[in-house]
Amino acid sequence: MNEDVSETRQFLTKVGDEEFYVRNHKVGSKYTFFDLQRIPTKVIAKKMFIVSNDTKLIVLDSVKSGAGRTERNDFYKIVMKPLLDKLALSHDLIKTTSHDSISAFAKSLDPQQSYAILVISGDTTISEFFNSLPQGPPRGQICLLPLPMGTGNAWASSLGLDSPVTAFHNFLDGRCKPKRIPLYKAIFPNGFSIVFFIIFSLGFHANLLHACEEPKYAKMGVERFQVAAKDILEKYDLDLSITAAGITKSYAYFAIINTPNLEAAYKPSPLSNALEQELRLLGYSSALTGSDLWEKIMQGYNNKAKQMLPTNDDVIYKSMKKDFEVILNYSPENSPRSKFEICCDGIVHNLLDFEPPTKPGEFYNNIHIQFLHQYSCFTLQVYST
Ligand SMILES: Nc1ncnc2c1ncn2[C@@H]1O[C@H](COP(=O)(O)OP(=O)(O)OP(=O)(O)O)[C@@H](O)[C@H]1O
Repeated sequence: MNEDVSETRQFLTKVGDEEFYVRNHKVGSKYTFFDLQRIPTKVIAKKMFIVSNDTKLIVLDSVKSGAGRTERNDFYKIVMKPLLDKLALSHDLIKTTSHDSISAFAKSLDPQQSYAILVISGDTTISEFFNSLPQGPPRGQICLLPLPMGTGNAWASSLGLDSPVTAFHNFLDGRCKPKRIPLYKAIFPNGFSIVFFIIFSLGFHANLLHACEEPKYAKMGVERFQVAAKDILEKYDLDLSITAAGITKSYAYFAIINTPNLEAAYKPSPLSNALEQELRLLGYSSALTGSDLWEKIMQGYNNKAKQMLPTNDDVIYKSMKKDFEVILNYSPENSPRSKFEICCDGIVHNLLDFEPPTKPGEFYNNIHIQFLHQYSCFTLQVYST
């Protein structure tokens, strides 16, 4: 399958007597180059900023996100640094050097300090950041701006940020306001917990993400999702009896979603709003045939914003606004390990790894989903228009 190739030129901002445009080239969701263009103008622009003097400005570049950084697609060096310097906006640049860099950075933040953090990354980086923040009574504030340079970029696209240029443009033109970030926690039987902000899933979606990590699929291009999906529909046990928020059903696809989009063009939960503390259960019944299930899943590419999904016995689409339990009505004795696979914001886990020490035949089947009204020693916000 060929990936879309596109080249665009976007207005970035006006500073002083110059207008700035960014030309970029993309293959699929990955940027191959940026080029900053300056055009002299007679109208002198004034700038208004939303970063106050007592807020520390940081650019965090997760350099392995998306296609990874090269000389030609280094968004910070090519686009951000010249503008931040011209505006005399002093800032620190943090570039990741290892898989632990994001976590170490989050842990190093001073709870007394307020930060504006411009994050060049995809979703996993932001998930790692949230999950590593220091805990305690809230004091400082963190306001994030996601500059989408990852693969999926579910969060940024759900916030209306279709490119890093759009996000930086909104920021430079003072068009953003800090808004509270809705966060949720999945608490497992052994007490281990994961904070999530996009999706928690079991069944087909979790199986697909897990399968795509296998070497035989990982080495394929974007077609790996199609090939792996076909294998899962044909070979996996997709009959998961789950009780969630009081409803018991047998699901092939079970997802609890906070954002409308999971990719820029894929909107499986059109009624979700990334800025509202509300989860939606999107479930497709195991009674559907493989082709009907696939059609429902692919419908996410055609859904329109704020559209209600048609529901019936085979399609559940339900809003949830308070804590609830997810209970698996099957046990490891009579079910394959794949029925316990869980995806939290694109990262795959297995419920069987989160069991407390058990006696033979004993199984804890309960996951508590908590709405977080306060999390970490920071007030967490996102710059949004
Ligand atoms: N220098 C590095 N060395 C090793 N790992 C890195 C480095 N920099 C970043 N990473 C890791 O790479 C991953 C990048 O994930 P990120 O979500 O930002 O991009 P993505 O996976 O392409 O996008 P998405 O999650 O939106 O599909 C994170 O796990 C991050 O910790």
